[in-house]
Amino acid sequence: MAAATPHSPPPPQLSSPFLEYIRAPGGLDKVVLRGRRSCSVEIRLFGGQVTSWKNDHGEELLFVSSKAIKPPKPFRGGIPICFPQFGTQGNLEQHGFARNRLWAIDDNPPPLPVNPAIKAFVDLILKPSEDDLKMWPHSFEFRLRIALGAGGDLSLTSRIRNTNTDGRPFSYTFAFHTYFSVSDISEVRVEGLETMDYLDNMKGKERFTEQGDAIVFESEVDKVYLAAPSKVAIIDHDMRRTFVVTKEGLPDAVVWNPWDKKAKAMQDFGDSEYKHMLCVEPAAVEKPITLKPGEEWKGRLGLSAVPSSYCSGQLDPLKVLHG
Ligand SMILES: O=P(O)(O)OC[C@H]1O[C@@H](O)[C@H](O)[C@@H](O)[C@@H]1O
Repeated sequence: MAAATPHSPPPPQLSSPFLEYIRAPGGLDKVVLRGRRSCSVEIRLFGGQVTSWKNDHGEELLFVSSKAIKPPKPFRGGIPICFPQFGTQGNLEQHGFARNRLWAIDDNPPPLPVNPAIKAFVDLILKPSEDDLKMWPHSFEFRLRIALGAGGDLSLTSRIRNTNTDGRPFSYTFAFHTYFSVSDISEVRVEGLETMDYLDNMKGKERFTEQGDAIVFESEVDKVYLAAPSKVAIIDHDMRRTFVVTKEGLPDAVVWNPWDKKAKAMQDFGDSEYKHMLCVEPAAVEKPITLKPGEEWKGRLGLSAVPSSYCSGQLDPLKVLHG
């Protein structure tokens, strides 16, 4: 456990062998969840953002740019939270303000059904500041539980409640902007999104239908798959690893890789880093979610990394997608 000063003891929830609270200057305090062997998850309070997820060999599974910038800029990599706006779909800054705010530990969250096998979890909360309310005049409580399962699986459960006292509903779009670390983007394929309709952000959000084959990557991709299945697999041939992404309450799935030209134009991203990342982002984009005062919405992201013995078409996609 990191040393806490006598004036700032760690929140009670954090006194557990599975959790560590690490203080750092400049809004970089973080919580570390520890699982079996070398499994771990790191969460920065700035952005309520997962910035690391390691398997039991201590290998990093999420991509973080070597050029990621410190607060108050959003942090390039891990799992930024896009709320209350996805992308440029509204008047707010790109992807909303939640990824750019200091979240707090939620010491006393309302009950959430827990798997008793999960010992390592933390609850965070974000409420709007006076300035946020000027930009987006809605009062809300955004609770986020981040949990590391016994087998090294990572889950993020978001609960958003409308706490407006003026009787007004509000609507928002949302995404778990997950950056996966991959060996070589040209060797990666995504299964589960074939035949889906998508909006192409590179073509003015025009609607298309994906062809029947698994998705592979040869150039920039920025698509919002609509009503995507609850399970998507990212198969990394070189690493012989498959990420299984599950989602609840989040109808859409964004797939993004900036490729070489955009990579060069991004200040907080290395020129060649596009080769080693892929974003697959469970999201609610096409149809904003509307909450009346007192109503709560729940969305869940589940991630696991399983060894895959893919070699020249041997992998059975049904097994990956349906267990
Ligand atoms: O640079 P940002 O704001 O983190 O956004 C990165 C990308 O995020 C993706 O989710 C969007 O679909 C892209 O259009 C966007 O470029």
